[in-house]
Amino acid sequence: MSATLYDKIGGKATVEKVVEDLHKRILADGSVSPFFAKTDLAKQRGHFIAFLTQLLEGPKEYAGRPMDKTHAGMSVQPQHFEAVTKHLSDAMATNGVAADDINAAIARVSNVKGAIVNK
Ligand code: HEM
Repeated sequence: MSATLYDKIGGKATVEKVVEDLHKRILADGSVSPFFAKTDLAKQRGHFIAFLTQLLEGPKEYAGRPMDKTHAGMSVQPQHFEAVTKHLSDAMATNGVAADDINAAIARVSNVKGAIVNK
């Protein structure tokens, strides 16, 4: 059996660092930070980590809300989605994830775009 993307990038330790880095980047970006004004990102961190873990074929432990319900009423536009995706990509690169693995991860994230944008 071949290694999952989750294993390849370094599993839990890497995903935790990536999500922490991602949240810093989101808060530093005025084009997306206002969306998170009422969000306790420290509380959301576990959900983000679990969701990303599952997307990368790690353990299935995500117990948060479905993506369309989570982002309902936010009117997230494609450019916001692209900005967050770019931050995720940069956070992965900063934490030593190889370019091929980043591309594969972003492709998976792009699969949930329809459930997040324009809700
Ligand atoms: C790039 C792909 C994205 C993924 C994989 C993603 C995933 C998630 C997850 C897993 C949660 C936690 C759900 C829960 O608490 O049950 C969440 C919450 C949230 N997301 Fe996203 N998201 C994405 C893009 C975006 C974008 C582009 C925005 C807005 C610019 C956004 C705004 C939010 C906000 C504001 C919350 C917190 C909601 C709350 O406080 O209740 N997300 N997202």
